[in-house]
Amino acid sequence: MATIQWFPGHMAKARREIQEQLKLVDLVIEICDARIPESSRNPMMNEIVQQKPHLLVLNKTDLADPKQTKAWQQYYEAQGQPTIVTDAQHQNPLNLVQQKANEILKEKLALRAQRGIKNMTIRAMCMGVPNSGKSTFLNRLVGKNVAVTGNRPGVTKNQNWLKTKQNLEILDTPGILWPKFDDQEIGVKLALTGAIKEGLYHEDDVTLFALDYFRNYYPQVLTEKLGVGPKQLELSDPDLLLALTKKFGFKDEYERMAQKIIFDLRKGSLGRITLEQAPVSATEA
Ligand SMILES: Nc1nc2c(ncn2[C@@H]2O[C@H](COP(=O)(O)OP(=O)(O)OP(=O)(O)O)[C@@H](O)[C@H]2O)c(=O)[nH]1
Repeated sequence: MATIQWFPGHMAKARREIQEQLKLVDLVIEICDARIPESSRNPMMNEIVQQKPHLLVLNKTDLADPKQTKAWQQYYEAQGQPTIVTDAQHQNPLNLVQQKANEILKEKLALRAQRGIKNMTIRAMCMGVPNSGKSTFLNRLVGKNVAVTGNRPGVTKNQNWLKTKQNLEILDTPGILWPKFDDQEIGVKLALTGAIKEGLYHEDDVTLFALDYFRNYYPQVLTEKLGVGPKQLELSDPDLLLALTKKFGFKDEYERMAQKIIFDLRKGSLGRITLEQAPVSATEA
């Protein structure tokens, strides 16, 4: 996981580098975390990508709520943003990407064919915020582990094309973009999913957010996974954390209980949870 600190100079440099890379590709593949689709997208994505065809990937769907993943996909598609869903840890998304890329680039490919150009190779680059799964996704597409360095500030790179088994070639350096860290709640969600380095956030604050979120959207996590009884459900979030601390044998060391909840949430043992709900219009569709 990246440990970059994003300063204005770094952001400007990343943006410049990505804009250079964009000139080389037909398609941008933006990877985000399906558990926090909005919070794991760069705020200036559309501005950075501009007119370049753009495929959005909701990754890590094995950890996300399937209903929400579907609703988010519908929401983005309805906005005209081609979107696929995948779990690059366990699946190879190559066919899905190729199919969608062919659709997105239909006119460009038809034009090439008209001009008698035989080469139908689509050149693409991956980009996304840290921890969204860019390296995992890229390695899956190319079917091997390539050393991915990313365009971290200060790292010089040569452009190399990685071949896939389809008509798709991928730039070997994914673009790393900064997340929307100016909003506190976004920071909390990024921390809960493991996108922020330990020590840079307060585990208890992050856990209190999670308890409140479970209460509102996934009460079964409290009742079934954490064994919270009806009386304890009436407690305030801090008191609930203390009650759970005792229940799990951590005495009054609530930090340990907080760490356990964060750890269990990240590895999926509290169930498949999406930490931001798709807009209602998408869920009703
Ligand atoms: N469960 C699950 N884990 C995933 C998936 N994709 C990636 N991961 C895990 O998420 C973490 C981050 O994945 P990376 O591929 O390193 O992400 P990245 O975007 O390249 O990260 P940076 O190098 O920080 O920019 C790793 O621990 C991966 O194993 C997925 O689809 N499902």
